[in-house]
Amino acid sequence: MDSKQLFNHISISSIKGELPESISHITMDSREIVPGSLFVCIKGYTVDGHDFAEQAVKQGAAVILSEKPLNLEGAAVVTVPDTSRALGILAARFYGHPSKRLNMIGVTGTNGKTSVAGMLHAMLMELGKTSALTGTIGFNLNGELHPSANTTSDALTTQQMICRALEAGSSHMTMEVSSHGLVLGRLAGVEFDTAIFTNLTHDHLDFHGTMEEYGHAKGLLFSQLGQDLTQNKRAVLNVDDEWSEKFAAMTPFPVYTYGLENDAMFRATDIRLEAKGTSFTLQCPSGDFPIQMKLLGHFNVYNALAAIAALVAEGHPIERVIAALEAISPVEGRMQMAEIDAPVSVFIDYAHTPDAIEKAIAAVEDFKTGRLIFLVGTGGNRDKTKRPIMAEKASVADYVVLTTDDPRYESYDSILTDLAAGMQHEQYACIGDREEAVRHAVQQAEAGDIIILAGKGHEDYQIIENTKYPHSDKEIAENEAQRKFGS
Ligand SMILES: CC(=O)N[C@H]1[C@@H](OP(=O)(O)OP(=O)(O)OC[C@H]2O[C@@H](n3ccc(=O)[nH]c3=O)[C@H](O)[C@@H]2O)O[C@H](CO)[C@@H](O)[C@@H]1O[C@H](C)C(=O)N[C@@H](C)C(=O)N[C@H](CCC(=O)O)C(=O)O
Ligand SMILES: Nc1ncnc2c1ncn2[C@@H]1O[C@H](COP(=O)(O)OP(=O)(O)OP(=O)(O)O)[C@@H](O)[C@H]1O
Ligand SMILES: N[C@H](CCC[C@H](N)C(=O)O)C(=O)O
Ligand SMILES: [Mg+2]
Repeated sequence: MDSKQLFNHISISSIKGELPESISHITMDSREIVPGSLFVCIKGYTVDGHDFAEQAVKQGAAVILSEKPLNLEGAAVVTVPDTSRALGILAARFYGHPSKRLNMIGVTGTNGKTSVAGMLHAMLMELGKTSALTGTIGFNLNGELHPSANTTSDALTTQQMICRALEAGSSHMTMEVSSHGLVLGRLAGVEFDTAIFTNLTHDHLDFHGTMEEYGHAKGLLFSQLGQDLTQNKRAVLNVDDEWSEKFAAMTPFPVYTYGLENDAMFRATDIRLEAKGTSFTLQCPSGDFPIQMKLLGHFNVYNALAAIAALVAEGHPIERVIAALEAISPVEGRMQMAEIDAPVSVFIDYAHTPDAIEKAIAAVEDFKTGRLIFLVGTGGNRDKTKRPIMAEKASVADYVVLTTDDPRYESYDSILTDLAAGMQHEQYACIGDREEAVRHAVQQAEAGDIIILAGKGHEDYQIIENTKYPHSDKEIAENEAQRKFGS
């Protein structure tokens, strides 16, 4: 691409050296340089990309994008205040602004992003659309899943994924938008048509510091809708969460509200929670509609309302949207009943925040007849303040197994001590090794009991130090149940 055209849309502090005629490739990784590349230096948490600039030039980089002046021979150095954000804008231009050419839906919030995004993706397919999906589970393009390191990928990968979705003929792309992604500029250059908010509760305070900062980070998605009212965009907000009022004020576009407790455009009443699904009455501007869906739990009623509101707001007929919701299956690893040949019910879930734990436990309360055994852990080297609160919420279960969920470089003891401090009763065990912990949870169960294995969801690994070891809560539970209950 013509390099002058590429650079004339970002705010540049200085240019040292001659810009080449054209740029053949953009990368933020010195190991991926090809001759003619633009190398973007990103100051990371592990290393500083600026330290690889010299090596990048040796490998053929034609331009270096930097946050500080660099003395380099053989390549032009363009200095900008924030390379991560500039990368998003440049990549969007390089790939021809793909997000403007398909229908982009962004979902943010503490809990429910993967669920709402996954539901929307599946519902769009039911509605005859071609949808791509990106988030915690990976990048799903035409049913093929490409793993990703982050819920919201870096700015370059993000633009590349949108471009691939466009080239594959997708009409829609649903994207999970994390607060890290928003703050670190990973979404720069993405033009969203619909921005959805699920909720804001305690998580990630190691990164954001306070709930106030965390909330402001989420708000960036709504301000990112822009101010151009000739465009057809919208926000979808949960009125039962007080942050929605602030987010509504951050955008001039129409706001579609949903919720249970407050006045909302999309409401649910007569909710019945069962082991195999949930029914409720939808009250919305087009009338009242009975709904029977396969997803479990009160929290999924919220997620369903968000998905319905977004699709109706986009112009899909309500009857077809409801039929689509009723047809879809639970999102992988989100309150998903494991098909286990044993007289106990095992649910695989991804709850790893205090609020999600409360909601996951509430999801089974209406059909619980025996005991509830709840297993939960936390990650190492992340928000420690949430640990005792998670255990406090887990205490509602009859028996709790406290364990680890990606301990990284932290000791089992340190994680378990923080968790145990929040327990409200004595019916619990602390077992750092997650495999042993899952086996213990199953051993405790008697016929008729419910077991919720929280935190791993779709994941098939456990991170210890910086290595991912294969791990499947479901497989371990299946084998242990076979040992305990098998004939
Ligand atoms: C703390 C954090 O966000 N880290 C992200 C960051 O890694 P990092 O800062 O360690 O990167 P780095 O290794 O220091 O590299 C810095 C730069 O040097 C470059 N480099 C590096 C080595 C080399 O030889 N040459 C070179 O050019 C790298 O390509 C990079 O551009 O950049 C990586 C690439 O984009 C991310 O994968 C990584 O996310 C890690 C895995 C992570 O765990 N992030 C979490 C905190 C996160 O972002 N979570 C959110 C929310 C999750 C949720 O709630 O669902 C998410 O969106 O995932
Ligand atoms: N709307 C909701 N409100 C509260 N809890 C929810 C909601 N939706 C899902 N949960 C709970 O949170 C867990 C994680 O859900 P999900 O993966 O959809 O959230 P997420 O926002 O994508 O999380 P992450 O930040 O890890 O990507 C679920 O397994 C469930 O226990
Ligand atoms: N997707 C989330 C969940 C990770 C939960 C747990 N495994 C942890 O490490 O804290 C994240 O990246 O923050
Ligand atoms: Mg997610």
